[in-house]
Amino acid sequence: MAAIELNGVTKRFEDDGGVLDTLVPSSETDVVTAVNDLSFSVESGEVFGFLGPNGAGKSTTINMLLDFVRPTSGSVRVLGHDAQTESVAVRRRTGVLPEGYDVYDRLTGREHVEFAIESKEADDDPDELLARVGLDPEAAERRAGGYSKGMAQRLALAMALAGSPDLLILDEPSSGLDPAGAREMREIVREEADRGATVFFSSHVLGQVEAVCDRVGIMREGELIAEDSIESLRDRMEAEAMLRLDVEGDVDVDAVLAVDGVSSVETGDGRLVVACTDSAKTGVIDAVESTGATVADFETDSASLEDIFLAYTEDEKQEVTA
Ligand SMILES: Nc1ncnc2c1ncn2[C@@H]1O[C@H](COP(=O)(O)OP(=O)(O)OP(=O)(O)O)[C@@H](O)[C@H]1O
Repeated sequence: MAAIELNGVTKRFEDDGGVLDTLVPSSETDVVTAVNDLSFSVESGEVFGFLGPNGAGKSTTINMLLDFVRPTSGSVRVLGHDAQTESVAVRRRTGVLPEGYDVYDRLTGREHVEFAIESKEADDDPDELLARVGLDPEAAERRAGGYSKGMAQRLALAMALAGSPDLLILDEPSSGLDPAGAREMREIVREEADRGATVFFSSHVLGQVEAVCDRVGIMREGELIAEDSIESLRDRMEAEAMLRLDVEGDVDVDAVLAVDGVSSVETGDGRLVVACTDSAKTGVIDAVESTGATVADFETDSASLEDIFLAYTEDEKQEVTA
């Protein structure tokens, strides 16, 4: 069964510059299409990474899953329920870690978790949840107003885990976490997936996504431009690789960019970094040498999720000069 199902979802915001809608003739309002005819689904038990540059429409999509924002058109179903008409049922079975969660200054960490357990009508042991996210008993008894960013993030994760939700929506979960915290968070995501929960994971930290997600979706300008496992995306890019060359002499960058399979060239200090398909590597070296430069040395890396992300979200061919 699909845990999340979007069908032809569009969301337009009317930007009236802060003036009430009724006072502004419709011709003077700018319409922002945050999400455009979006359709995709996430299967039960999947860990799905939701990626995209700033303003791509990720938060708007997450807000529509939770009925904080209503689509202009299209349908959103979550855990088999209509996200609009059955939002209470959706929220009861969903744990959310919102981006930049604001703690209640006067409540202790423990009180936050107790509140989350009560609102889910669950019977978790608050101390167990706090220990699971690495908040020790002494910290849990302190008011959350004095928590560091990472502690507040751990607390928000404990609250999201209350009631063993069927769906976890994590928006930038590693924000504010130190490397150990980020690793613990990844372990929790895997444990949750192992017990059968679906995890919808939005992040800019591509290493985190690569480490935990079964599949990723990449948003750009309100549309899903890629949706697959990282392995398949890598294959579909014809195994885009980074080729680093040490060169002597002047390189004609345009000649390198013109090679079939080259998507970007970076130059500086006798180094040339070329993003290209595996099969284009020989052509790149030939192009460098055909213009009189010599390749002194070279090395290659296969595509990371970051390379894949950039290839999908940046404009076609580009030249970057350091
Ligand atoms: N309430 C709103 N009113 C007007 N425009 C909005 C509103 N919310 C979002 N937008 C616009 O919709 C577009 C998508 O925004 P959204 O916040 O969904 O992107 P995002 O992918 O979550 O970005 P980020 O990675 O920066 O959080 C942006 O152009 C944004 O300005």
